[in-house]
Amino acid sequence: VLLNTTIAGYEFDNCLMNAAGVCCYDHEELTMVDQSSAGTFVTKSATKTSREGNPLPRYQAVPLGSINSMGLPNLGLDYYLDYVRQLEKQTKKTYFLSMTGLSKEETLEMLKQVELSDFKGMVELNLSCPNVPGKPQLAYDLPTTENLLTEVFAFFTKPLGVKLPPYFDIAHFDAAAEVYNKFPLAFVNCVNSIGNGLIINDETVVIKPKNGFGGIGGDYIKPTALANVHAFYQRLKPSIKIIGTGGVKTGRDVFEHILCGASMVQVGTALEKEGVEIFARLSQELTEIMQEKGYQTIEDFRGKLQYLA
Ligand SMILES: O=C(O)c1[nH]c(=O)[nH]c(=O)c1Cl
Repeated sequence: VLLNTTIAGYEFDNCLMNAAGVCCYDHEELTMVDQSSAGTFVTKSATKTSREGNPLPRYQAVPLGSINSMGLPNLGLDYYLDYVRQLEKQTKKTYFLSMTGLSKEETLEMLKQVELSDFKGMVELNLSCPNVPGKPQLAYDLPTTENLLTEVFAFFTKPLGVKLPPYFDIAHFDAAAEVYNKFPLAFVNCVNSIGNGLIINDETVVIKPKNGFGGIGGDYIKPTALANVHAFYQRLKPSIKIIGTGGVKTGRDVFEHILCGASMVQVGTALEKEGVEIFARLSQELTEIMQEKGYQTIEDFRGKLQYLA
């Protein structure tokens, strides 16, 4: 049984990796993922310059998942770009660089910098951060998203995918897929946290920013994540691969994301709780499921979700 996968012609020896925002803030965390069983890593979404992010407490784990309103704390694009370029000199692995500008100009400026660099990995353009006060999740505004992607692909030639928020309406799946199908995207990553949830302890919110409103991850969001993975798998041209993110904590969850069409599966909340050894456990559990079912590679069952007649 092999757990390798391919996106935009780039091979990964394992179809598991971290989700942006988790275990990817600095060299230390990125090295932990890089040296784990994960096939690669994605960096914390970078802005042009480093950011403190929102006031603490801004993350809270709970039995069924997590809530966060981090507010894009990161060490700035140069930090992550320099680190990944240095790693690329030592290995042939393909890494993901996540980024999001707080304006169209900032996004284009960062992508121009990446385009001019000798970075050899993939960009995950985050169109779905729910936690910057005053900044809506871009991918819920399809005309603006289409405009941005048009300007991006006017000059950007390296592999680039987008991190999407969950959509909840079939009409939105249709309209969003119509936009994304217009562009040479390497992938879409479904889903980011479900924005602006609220978790209460006794009579009080559990995080400080935004009166306790934050992105929800974990068990709460797996059905939504699987639906988004499958909806875009059904609608997007085959050249745009799907990365599945949301609610993964067992090999069975990984199996389901792949069954829905995912070519790569990211782990967020469960990675935050368990640490990087989760990648070995998930790989083992997925391997056992595949052996049981007689699947040799993930292509034997990717996207093969059965419907009821
Ligand atoms: O608050 C954050 O930093 C954050 N939190 C999320 O749950 N998703 C994101 O894309 C981002 Cl950028």
